[in-house]
This record gives sequence, structure tokens and C-alpha cells, in this order.
Amino acid sequence: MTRLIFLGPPGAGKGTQAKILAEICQIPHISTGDILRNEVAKGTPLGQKAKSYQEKGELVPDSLILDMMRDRLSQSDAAQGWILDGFPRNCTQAGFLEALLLDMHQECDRVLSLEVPDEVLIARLLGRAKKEGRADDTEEVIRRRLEVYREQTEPLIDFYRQRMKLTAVNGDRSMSEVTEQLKDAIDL
Ligand SMILES: Nc1ncnc2c1ncn2[C@@H]1O[C@H](COP(=O)(O)OP(=O)(O)OP(=O)(O)O)[C@@H](O)[C@H]1O
Ligand SMILES: Nc1ncnc2c1ncn2[C@@H]1O[C@H](COP(=O)(O)O)[C@@H](O)[C@H]1O
Repeated sequence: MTRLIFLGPPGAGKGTQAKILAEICQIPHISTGDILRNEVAKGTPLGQKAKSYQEKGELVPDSLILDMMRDRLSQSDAAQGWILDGFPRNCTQAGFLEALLLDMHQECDRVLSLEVPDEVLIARLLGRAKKEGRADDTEEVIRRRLEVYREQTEPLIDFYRQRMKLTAVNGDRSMSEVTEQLKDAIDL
């Protein structure tokens, strides 16, 4: 049973690496950003509410995210383990997840924090914009997403370090080198 959380700024490679580990471990990769983009594309009530926040690089309100994640983690495929990418994103979400897991008699095994310098992040995201055309990969929104990360998400590094769950990994290496570091961190 493997339960992992990826932390790291936008462009750190969370999605890239989470997909690889999810494939190896045969567990779901749960990306809140992907779930929300899918809801936006389908024009659901949740997507309509989330759209403007995503476009500006702001966090979608917790009131929408917490119910969404309670539902997702209760689905049958998540009983076999999971990799979270993009959640939790602030202290409220981290506290909620802790209580939810306790309630579900589950425990997160490890929190993997990918570290990458800002100039590399910006270059990667502008590169991704050309390939994938994500609405929030413009330079202005990328800078706002980095600010939001520093203000609201980065404090979770200490939150999980205090709980002895954190492993920091150098994300500024080739994709395969990062994968190897992550596999070492989780004894794969
Ligand atoms: N180790 C790496 N070296 C070079 N490029 C990378 C590396 N890891 C990921 N990338 C590229 O950087 C871009 C961002 O990666 P990815 O989407 O995995 O980041 P992320 O942390 O999930 O970002 P976000 O939080 O914005 O969704 C992608 O175009 C990806 O192909
Ligand atoms: N956990 C989240 N809380 C609030 N808002 C979120 C969360 N996860 C994603 N979002 C929104 O989606 C975009 C893109 O997220 P990525 O994880 O980078 O794909 C993010 O800027 C928030 O608007």
C-alpha cells in the first residue's frame, strides 16, 4: 500500500513524476488541478465556479476543494493507495486531510517535496504553455502562482517535516534522475 503526497512549486515536475510512480505502483494519480480543469472543460457547476480562480492563478476556495477530495478519496480505486498532486495546498487543506485520513484509518507514507529554482520553473512552464496551452501558463499568471505557492503552500513543508513525513528531492535534474531519487526515497 503506497500513499504519497507531492509538494513543490508550479513546474517542479509533480505531475510528471506522480504519473510515473502511479504507473509503477499501480495506484491512482490524483491531481486536483486536472480534476478542476476537467470540470471547467465540461462546464459543470464546480467548473464554472473554479474557472476564474484558475485563470488568475489563485487557489479555488477550500469549500469547493474539500468536498471534492473527500469524494475522490472515498472512491474504490483509492482504497489501494494513491498519489496526491496539488493537494493539500494550504494549512486548512492539510488539517482537513489529516482528519479525513484518521477517519478512514489511513496514513500518508511520505511527502515528497521537489525543489527547483524559480528561473528553471518559469522556463519549464513557458515551455509547457507552447505544448499544452494551459490557460494559467502565461508569464503573469505563472508569477502569481509562484507567489501563492510561497505564501500558502510552502508552509506545508514544515508541517510535514514536523510529522517526520518529509523527503526533499532535487527536482532540477533530468526526469529519469528525479525518478530514481524518488524511488530511493520510498524504497521502490
Ligand atoms: N526534470 C525535468 N526536467 C526538465 N523538464 C521537466 C522536468 N520535469 C518536468 N518537466 C517539464 O516541466 C513542465 C512542468 O512539469 P509538470 O507539469 O510535471 O509540473 P507540475 O509541478 O505538475 O506543475 P503544475 O503544478 O503547474 O501543474 C512540463 O512541460 C514537463 O514536461
Ligand atoms: N488543492 C487546491 N486548492 C485550491 N486550488 C487548487 C487546488 N489544486 C488546484 N487548484 C487550482 O488549479 C490550478 C492549477 O493547479 P495545478 O496543481 O498547478 O495543476 C491552481 O492554480 C488553482 O487555481
